[in-house]
Amino acid sequence: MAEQPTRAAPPLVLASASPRRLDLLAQIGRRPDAVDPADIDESPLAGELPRPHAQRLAIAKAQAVAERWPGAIVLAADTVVACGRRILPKAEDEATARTCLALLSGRRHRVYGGVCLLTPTGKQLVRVVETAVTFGVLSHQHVERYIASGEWHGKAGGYAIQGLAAAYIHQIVGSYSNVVGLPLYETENLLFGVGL
Ligand SMILES: Cc1cn([C@H]2C[C@H](O)[C@@H](COP(=O)(O)OP(=O)(O)OP(=O)(O)O)O2)c(=O)[nH]c1=O
Repeated sequence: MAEQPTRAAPPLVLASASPRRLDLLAQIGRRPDAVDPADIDESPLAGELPRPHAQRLAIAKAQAVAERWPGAIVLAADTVVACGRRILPKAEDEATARTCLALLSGRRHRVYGGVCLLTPTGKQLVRVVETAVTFGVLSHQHVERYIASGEWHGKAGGYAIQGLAAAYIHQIVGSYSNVVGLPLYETENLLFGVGL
């Protein structure tokens, strides 16, 4: 019997500017063929809740990049830190980071990770993963030390669990990688599901 020609899998494009997402993919042995960040407006819509916000942005990032890569599989994600219904901002300055830390201190909050995979045939696969994170009460010294570290910069909710902030986190329930930026179990399932 004639051998079937093996068809090459479509290239995988990671639609992200986050070095964390690239590192997380590498951790599970996945190397995208290209990295092409999406440049979209990430502000929440009026009254938008955290979970639909994470889902909408993951889809929007994937769609924006897919337009530039016909024939590729595009992976995008979005991480949203939420205190109840309130979406915390990405901390770009000290004042914002301080506000976030004050809100998180001694409380449980949720991290929603939206993941979207778009295939060349137009299939859109989406997951939103939820992780509960509880901070201990932050002393004035801890807040000052953390602000001085600069680790909050560019992070949703003003902290990064993969760094110093781990010392202040009392409990996490759910996916750790989701908090860092990409839920690896769900991402692997999506990639495997489309034949990668
Ligand atoms: C809560 C938390 C967030 N983060 C980071 C992950 C994301 O980079 C960032 C959330 O912002 P995102 O908008 O999800 O991602 P991004 O703008 O950095 O990258 P892109 O949109 O191009 O993919 O916060 C951590 O690194 N550790 C944490 O513990």
